Amino acid sequence: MLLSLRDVIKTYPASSAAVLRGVSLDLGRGEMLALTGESGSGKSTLLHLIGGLDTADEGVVAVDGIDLTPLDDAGRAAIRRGKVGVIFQQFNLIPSLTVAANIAFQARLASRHDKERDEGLIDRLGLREHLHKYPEQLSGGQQQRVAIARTLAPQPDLVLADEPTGNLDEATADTVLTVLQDLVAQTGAGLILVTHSQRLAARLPRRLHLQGGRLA
Ligand SMILES: Nc1ncnc2c1ncn2[C@@H]1O[C@H](COP(=O)(O)OP(=O)(O)OP(=O)(O)O)[C@@H](O)[C@H]1O
Repeated sequence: MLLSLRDVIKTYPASSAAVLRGVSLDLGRGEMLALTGESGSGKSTLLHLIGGLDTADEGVVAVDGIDLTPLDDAGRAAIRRGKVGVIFQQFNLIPSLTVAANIAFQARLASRHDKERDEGLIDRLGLREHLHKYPEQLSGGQQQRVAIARTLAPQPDLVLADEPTGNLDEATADTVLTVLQDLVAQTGAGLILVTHSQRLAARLPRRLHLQGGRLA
């Protein structure tokens, strides 16, 4: 199983109530899942645990059969670098690097850089004419396409997208999600898309809702 969560519990030190109160989930390769839930329901928290950016208090978070919970920061970072790619609402591009350098950045860090794969992503995402520009010279939709290329360049097994189209207008959001879905489908990776939009969630084959700290 690509991703396996078992009875995951997470409480933040500052708060008394648990945000996640026993979350279990299996996701296979090639599966695409939309995750919805009200603001504050814990969607980002769950993605952070899956991406190894934070740890669960109890339960199992296993990526490709490796439980992240007992690992230290370096161990979790090593797993994330190779297997898990994250796309954020805010794009998080590096302002001092060109589009081309942004796209190659994470793949180089993970020693998984492949020029041919970059070229394919650049063409598929319509970024060729922008390669030598800097992020601030691009529109929001263009910046998010760069962020998608950067995340997919190392060919992750699991792609986590946290409101990736939240800053885009409806038409641009639709286009960006279509390209993301096509590209993920081509690589056979798994996808978890967090979204507030029922319209976008409906486009994915599997949907789960986070409420009261549990998935339904
Ligand atoms: N680092 C933190 N320290 C303390 N509390 C936190 C932290 N991060 C999140 N929380 C709290 O945990 C709860 C869940 O937050 P989270 O960001 O996971 O929700 P969300 O469903 O992603 O919300 P949104 O849709 O608004 O992005 C919220 O009550 C939030 O205030």
